[in-house]
Amino acid sequence: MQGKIVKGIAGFYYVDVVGSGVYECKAKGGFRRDGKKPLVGDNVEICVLDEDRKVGSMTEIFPRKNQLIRPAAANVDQALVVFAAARPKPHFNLLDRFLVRMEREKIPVILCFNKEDIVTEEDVKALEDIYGATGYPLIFTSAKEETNIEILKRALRGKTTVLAGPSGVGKSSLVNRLIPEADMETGEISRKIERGKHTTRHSQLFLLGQDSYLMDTPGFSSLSVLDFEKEELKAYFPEFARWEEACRFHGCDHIHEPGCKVKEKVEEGAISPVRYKSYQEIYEELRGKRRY
Ligand SMILES: Nc1nc2c(ncn2[C@@H]2O[C@H](COP(=O)(O)OP(=O)(O)OP(=O)(O)O)[C@@H](O)[C@H]2O)c(=O)[nH]1
Ligand SMILES: [Zn+2]
Repeated sequence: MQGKIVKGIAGFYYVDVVGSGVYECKAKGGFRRDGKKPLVGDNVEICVLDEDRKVGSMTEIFPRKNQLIRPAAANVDQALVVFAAARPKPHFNLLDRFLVRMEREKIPVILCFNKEDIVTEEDVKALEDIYGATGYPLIFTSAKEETNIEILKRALRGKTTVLAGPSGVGKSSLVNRLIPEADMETGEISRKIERGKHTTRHSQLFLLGQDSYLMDTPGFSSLSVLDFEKEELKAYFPEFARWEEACRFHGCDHIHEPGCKVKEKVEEGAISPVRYKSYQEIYEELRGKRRY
């Protein structure tokens, strides 16, 4: 049977087989020999050893579409980056750091601002002004009042999505809204895999519906140090990359160079000063990290 690894702990892998449930599996020795370590998100072949106890053995890992290093996961289609529109107020530097990491891993982003119920239309407009030019799909939700949950569900359908966002923005509340009540099996698996304080050390996939998974991971929820050459940074701000050709100097870093089109666009308001500020801050941080 074919399934997907939804969780791995201490040599055991939990493999979800659509229509049959979750099997606890060990990998057969053969894997280790070719150095292929099973990852959450892997599509695998299993043979069932005990149907009643839901125990199996993993015999093959199918080729991966992609592979994330931190957190370790395979076959991730997209990222859902969740921040609160307010309470806590969005920390733009942190948010932009998440976006940079996703760009770097080449993972398409959906940007979600939750707690839409406690902000004004002007607040929503202000966030749209900052992130509209990035091109990321923007969804404003309220887990509390169930606003735009259907739109979010549609955006996740048929995909494996990694969930990212700081504490307190409503990730758990959204996940609860996304799990279909009617689908007992789905609800059961999701409950078994319980999201919460003690589960934060391992990446795991929640089944949202047929072929739709949400990956909850500790690795994407905290402020992390970015470690790459500062010249790379500009490529990870999509709305900057668009103007790059128009800068006077080839390879312009959009910092102090004269004739910089990106800075001009910031002044005109086509690029948000909030985004540009994050860029400057991250750039400075990367500059400080000299490697010898
Ligand atoms: N007003 C409002 N409050 C919300 C909404 N969603 C969540 N909350 C509240 O925000 C607080 C945090 O929600 P959680 O769902 O626990 O947030 P989280 O992102 O999972 O937080 P961690 O588990 O710490 O990562 C709770 O008190 C929720 O009731 C919303 O859409 N509107
Ligand atoms: Zn420039």
